[in-house]
Amino acid sequence: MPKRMNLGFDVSYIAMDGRWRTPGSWVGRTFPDVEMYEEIARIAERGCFDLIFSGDGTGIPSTWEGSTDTAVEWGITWPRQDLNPLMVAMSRVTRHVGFGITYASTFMHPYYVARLMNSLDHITGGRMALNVVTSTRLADAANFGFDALMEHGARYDRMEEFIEVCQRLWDSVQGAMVWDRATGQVGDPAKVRPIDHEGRFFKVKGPLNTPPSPQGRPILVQAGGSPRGLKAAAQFVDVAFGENMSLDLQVRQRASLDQALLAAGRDPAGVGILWQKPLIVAETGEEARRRREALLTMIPREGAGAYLSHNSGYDFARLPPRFTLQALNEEIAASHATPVGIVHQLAHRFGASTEMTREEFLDYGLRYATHYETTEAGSAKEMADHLEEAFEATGSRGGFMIGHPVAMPRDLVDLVDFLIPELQRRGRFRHRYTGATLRETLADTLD
Ligand SMILES: Cc1cc2nc3c(=O)[nH]c(=O)nc-3n(C[C@H](O)[C@H](O)[C@H](O)COP(=O)(O)O)c2cc1C
Repeated sequence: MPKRMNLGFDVSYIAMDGRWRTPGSWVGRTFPDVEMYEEIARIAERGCFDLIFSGDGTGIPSTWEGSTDTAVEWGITWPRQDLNPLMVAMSRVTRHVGFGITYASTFMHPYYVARLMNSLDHITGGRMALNVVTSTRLADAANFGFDALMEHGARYDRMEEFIEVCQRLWDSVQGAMVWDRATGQVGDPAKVRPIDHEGRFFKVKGPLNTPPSPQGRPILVQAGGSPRGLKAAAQFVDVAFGENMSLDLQVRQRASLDQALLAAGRDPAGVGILWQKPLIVAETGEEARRRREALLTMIPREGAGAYLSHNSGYDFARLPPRFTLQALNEEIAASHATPVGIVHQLAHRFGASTEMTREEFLDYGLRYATHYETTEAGSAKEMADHLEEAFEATGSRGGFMIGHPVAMPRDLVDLVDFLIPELQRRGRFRHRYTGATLRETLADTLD
């Protein structure tokens, strides 16, 4: 019997980077109309998706030319808002699909996030996941009192401490509730204990002042893919979020995570990766590939520059006329920013010593920022073949976070109408939900 995949649907970019007006998108409704999200939730649940997921960022991209103007003019990674109220709204019109929300441990306080996740887990009946990110975005950092990005290693030190505090807070109230009407006893004092945490970044007394939530702890997700990022992930993730990259790199990443898990004393068999997967499916392969072309017309080139600069913390408007990818990587790293996928991908494709012009880089940048280059498009059969190959090559654990659609709700409807039935026919995806919580849904991968 083949192993089944987990599938998430990533709503991070549905209203941004030009997608909001592409044919197939809502007309007369704009972000953040709550009814759009309710419709998404109903469609995703009809397709038995494991979860609806959103990344997040808390600043308007301002790294490109040191200004927010380009981002505001073209809607580059803007506007956004905290997705947690929208996840509550989506949970009220569904019963099974889970929800993944993103907070940056670099900026947030663990007591607040632990308490919020507990509340969300209650409201959704145990359907929450927390995606914890370090963030590479100067615009976000600037809103939380930082003049520069915290050094890469320190961001992960803070993340590990942040999650340790959250876990201890969630555990600080396990089994606490009594609710005995006859005696009036509400809680068991022996089960509610301070955590007395004093670390490098946080000092938290605890305990949490909430009842324990249905899942006890939310599902924990982490996306950073550097060796330091994987080391942090290996400490705590239930499922990793993998960057979309070529299959050989994914296989390498899977092996690196397995090694990190073993070093942390954990069994790699129990930890899946959900690979970020921009994917368009339509009734025919030709139709899907035709729709993919729309990606190239969504934003102008400077919009792509704003997108890339924001995500790396490096101003690509300052690129010299000619440079090697290796030198660019070094310069980005020297400024405490993070080499984004595009630089890795170009180095992998052309070789790190390859020389490029600024114009060549930005041309490629448009294809990268719009996800044109990495979006798979095809018939249900072609896309199911593609997913099965990647799933098996990376150890048949986890699955995919399908996202970056061209237009919503059209792309999600097509996934549910064409791709999901094909995966179900192959025994690769569930026909119905069996579990109550997200943890149970994610574990439902065998017949
Ligand atoms: C698939 C993926 C998704 C990410 N999503 C977010 C996000 O939603 N918000 C954010 O601030 N950072 C996000 N990040 C950035 C990571 O948290 C991290 O800062 C970045 O990958 C650099 O760390 P690394 O060098 O370990 O990869 C994401 C990264 C990856 C690979």
